[in-house]
Amino acid sequence: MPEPIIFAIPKGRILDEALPLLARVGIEPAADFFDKKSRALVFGTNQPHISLIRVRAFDVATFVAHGAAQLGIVGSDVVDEFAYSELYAPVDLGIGHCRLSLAGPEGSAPPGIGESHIRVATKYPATTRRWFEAQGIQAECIKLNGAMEIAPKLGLASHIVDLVSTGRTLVENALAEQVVISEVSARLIVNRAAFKLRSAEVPELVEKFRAAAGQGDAAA
Ligand SMILES: Nc1ncnc2c1ncn2[C@@H]1O[C@H](COP(=O)(O)OP(=O)(O)OP(=O)(O)O)[C@@H](O)[C@H]1O
Ligand SMILES: O=P(O)(O)OC[C@H]1O[C@H](OP(=O)(O)OP(=O)(O)O)[C@H](O)[C@@H]1O
Repeated sequence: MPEPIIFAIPKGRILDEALPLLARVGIEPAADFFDKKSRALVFGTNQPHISLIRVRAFDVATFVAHGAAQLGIVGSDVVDEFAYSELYAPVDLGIGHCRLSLAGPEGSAPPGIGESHIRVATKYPATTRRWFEAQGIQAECIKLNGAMEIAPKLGLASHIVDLVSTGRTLVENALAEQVVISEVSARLIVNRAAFKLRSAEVPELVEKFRAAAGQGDAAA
């Protein structure tokens, strides 16, 4: 028996939308996956050769990039932030839609040309630095793991780069969206080496996800 395929899924917001997609591909997690009291992190599925791990969104990319998991589901925000060369993101799953945006205090102008330096609070320092560099502005990024929206008010940074969906979090913290940096959706990610080494299983799974996401003709 070969080692099981390890499939990494995020435990945050994407999970609810990912489960129906997994079901369309024919993967049903074992009952303990849904047991809120369970502290288990690896779960069997109805497919004897597929196990699930449920980890934090950023860690999905890390597990797959290092080959500890062969496949995973993660937002394009995370794929772009890491830019791991070992990651292949062949399918836009059409779930987890939001956008990564620059925001600043309500009524303020976005940072402009001629401005040489800006301090930005974000969970996405690499993406933020890259984007500001393209605008000719050097961004000093302060890495936060959540609640970015309070940083401008407390003087930690003048702007934030964060995910926006309804826009409610920005409004309730007296901030305004100034520039959309990227549109975000969840992607199927695959370890490049596993795609070749597990050629009997991984490419077929990719095609099933493509079909389940409405992007191909392969039967689910
Ligand atoms: N407001 C939102 N609307 C839609 N999708 C979102 C929103 N916020 C985040 N996402 C998507 O869901 C992914 C995971 O978000 P979430 O913060 O819930 O995950 P998590 O695993 O709890 O992360 P962590 O605990 O490490 O902060 C994001 O990377 C993004 O792709
Ligand atoms: O535009 P909205 O619909 O208000 O959504 C945006 C919020 O959602 C995400 O945070 P999340 O709730 O995942 O919490 P976090 O700050 O812990 O990441 C994001 O970081 C924003 O704070």
